[in-house]
Amino acid sequence: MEGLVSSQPFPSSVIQRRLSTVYLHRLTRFSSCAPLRAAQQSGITGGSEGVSSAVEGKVSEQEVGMYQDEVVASQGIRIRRRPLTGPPLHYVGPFEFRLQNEGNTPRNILEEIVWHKDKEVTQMKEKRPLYTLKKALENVPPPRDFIGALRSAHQRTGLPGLIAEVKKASPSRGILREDFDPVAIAQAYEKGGAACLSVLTDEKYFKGSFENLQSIRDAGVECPLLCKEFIIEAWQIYYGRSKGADAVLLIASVLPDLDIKYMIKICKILGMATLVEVHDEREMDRVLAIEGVELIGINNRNLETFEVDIGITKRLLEGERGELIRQKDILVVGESGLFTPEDIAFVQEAGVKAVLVGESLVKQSDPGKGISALFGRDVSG
Ligand SMILES: O=C(O)c1ccccc1NCC(=O)[C@H](O)[C@H](O)COP(=O)(O)O
Repeated sequence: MEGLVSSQPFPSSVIQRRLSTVYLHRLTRFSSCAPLRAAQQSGITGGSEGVSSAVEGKVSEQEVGMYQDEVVASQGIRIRRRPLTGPPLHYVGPFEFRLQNEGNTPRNILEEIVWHKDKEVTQMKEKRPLYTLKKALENVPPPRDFIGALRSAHQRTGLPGLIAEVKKASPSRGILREDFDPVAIAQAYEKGGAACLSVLTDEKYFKGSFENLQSIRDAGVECPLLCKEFIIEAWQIYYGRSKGADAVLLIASVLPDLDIKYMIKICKILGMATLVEVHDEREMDRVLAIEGVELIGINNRNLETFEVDIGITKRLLEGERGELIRQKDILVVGESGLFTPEDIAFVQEAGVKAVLVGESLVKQSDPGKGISALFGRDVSG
């Protein structure tokens, strides 16, 4: 039972054994850190170009001495990767009950999604081990230039380059569109002047799929595609690429710095772009300190509470942060809650050169025409 402690005193030899076990446990937990685990699984360990050697060189001594959870906490990450404890079992006659407690109950929707993703990815990996994905990549057309497409759309129109989202549903809004044809929506977005597309692949919470991603690519849509997924393991990046993704989303409130660094390296090896998403100053500062970040998304939606405030984009681009972003030539994407030409003008004034828009476009009877309404003019051609 929870909170029950034995009052039995331990002889010193037993205490010694228990301490060793704790120490081993610490090491095991640290080595279960996603980059190291995935590097082992993907076989890209060693060699001067190897990812693990790049990662190893960057792990600070301070981090090595910490629990993975401590590293995560030191970076202000509140989302736990998986439940802390298995729920305690209680039996009443033949029935088995599991009691909920703080450790095994998600604190918010983002944490619930991440816990579900952890189980889902474990099952998916069993069916498609990394070596089969790598083999499949040999037959996938090379990735398209996601960031280049956004920059050239911005130069061509003088407006932020558009990443239009193929989004059927969301936890905050429910079903956005009943007659959902992902390929027709993607084609309408492309015709309407979208520079890139974002395709939600999560099934349980967004009613998306990797099949949607692949069908859009196979239908001949030329816009580069963002795999809009909750990435927690490198395996998902390879899987997204095998389905035609040109870019992936990395969420700073979910991933520790070390995972972000490692995943950026994987993406570079695969020729893919990474959209690293932040929502507050602390996340922005963490991400600005990571080498190789070229594209940052500021999500105006708090993924823990669903609150949307487009003022977040302005706040995070003010002062020294905005200056550093310009110096580093990082392209910033304003994400979520954008509905009108005034909203677009507001985030452009704040400093974004691209926007990511879902709801306000996907709900239009012609999502392509919705783009002209959103920007206040025709941005196609
Ligand atoms: O949209 C949600 O309800 C949501 C909930 C939990 C995690 C992520 C969520 N959305 C992902 C996104 O940020 C948006 O799909 C994207 O930025 C487009 O937003 P919008 O234009 O407001 O549909």
